[in-house]
Amino acid sequence: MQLAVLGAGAWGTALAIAMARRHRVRLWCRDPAQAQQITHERCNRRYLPEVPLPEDVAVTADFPEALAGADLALIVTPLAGLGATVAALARERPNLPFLWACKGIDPERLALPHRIVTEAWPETLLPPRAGVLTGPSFALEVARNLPTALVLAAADAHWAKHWVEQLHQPRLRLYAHDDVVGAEVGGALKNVIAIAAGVADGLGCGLNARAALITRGLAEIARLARALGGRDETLMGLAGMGDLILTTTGQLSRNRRVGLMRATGKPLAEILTELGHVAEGVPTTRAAVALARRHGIEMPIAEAVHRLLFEPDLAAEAVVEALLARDPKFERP
Ligand SMILES: NC(=O)c1ccc[n+]([C@@H]2O[C@H](COP(=O)([O-])OP(=O)(O)OC[C@H]3O[C@@H](n4cnc5c(N)ncnc54)[C@H](O)[C@@H]3O)[C@@H](O)[C@H]2O)c1
Ligand SMILES: O=P(O)(O)OC[C@H](O)CO
Repeated sequence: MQLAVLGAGAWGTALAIAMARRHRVRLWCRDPAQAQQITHERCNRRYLPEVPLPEDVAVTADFPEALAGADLALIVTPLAGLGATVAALARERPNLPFLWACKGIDPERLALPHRIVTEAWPETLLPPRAGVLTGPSFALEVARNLPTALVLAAADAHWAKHWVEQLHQPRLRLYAHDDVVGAEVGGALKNVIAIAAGVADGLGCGLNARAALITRGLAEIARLARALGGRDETLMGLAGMGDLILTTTGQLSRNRRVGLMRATGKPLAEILTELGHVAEGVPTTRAAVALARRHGIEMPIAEAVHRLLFEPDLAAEAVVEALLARDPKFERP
């Protein structure tokens, strides 16, 4: 089978390396200079310098060439590029099934990825055959073939199961799911809680505080997922709790690093420049807080992260103190 991986950041490159263990892969990179660099050096020096690209992964900056002969496309741009990539895919290969692997919520339209896909898809075409690929997965570990388990969710469970069978590997285990909303909310919101965990760790709040943040963070995520039509049980699985544990505790998380740097008092713009990669938790925090207000849901951790990110003059300690000063209550999911 031939796969087109659209997006050559850390995650697109890692997925191309992993998928090439079972399939032929073409990796599309929107920047021609970067495509040339990867082709010549067989390594994505900017986004995943640690792992060489197998010889049989073809790299191109030509979108139609990436899709020629493909049986499936994996869209692995940041969320901000999803709509444009889907629209281009619809023009080039309107019948090609695809998966998106970006995590986040659009802060302007307050839209989850599946809605961005639907809105970018031309009404004149049949609905796309598509789903989301998500779950606890640091790019570097997947590229190094360390054991990883992911969720492939689509409204049509049979379709999801079919693609799980095609893509599954012993060290890249895929689980089929039919709760797209739950899977997407889990993948988006864990980044917000990871920023909070980074701040708490950066301030030396301790391991008890981190465990509390993870648990109460999961309660906030589940509340939002429920309001948007997702199922609780999904949030207890890989796409929810699994990804939350990884991102709040793993040193490789970019979102957690945003929190660690914020704890030192660095301004957000400087943090993002230093990071050099997308941190989806930043725009998603805006979206989460707006959605919580719209649906009347309590999300105190997300609110605190919002203040930390977008009120630059506030000391991180003051925001944490305000979070801790909330009135006692029943522990509710
Ligand atoms: N890195 C990981 O471990 C990981 C794991 C799972 C999911 N994800 C998700 O995958 C998505 C991509 O993350 P990443 O780690 O690859 O990011 P990255 O910062 O490493 O790279 C981003 C890449 O996307 C390209 N890009 C930016 N805007 C684009 C657009 N409009 N169209 C096409 N390409 C565009 C950039 O040139 C760059 O190559 C994010 O939503 C992220 O949350 C990342
Ligand atoms: O590095 P982060 O924080 O973007 O997280 C990467 C993946 O989403 C972890 O599953």
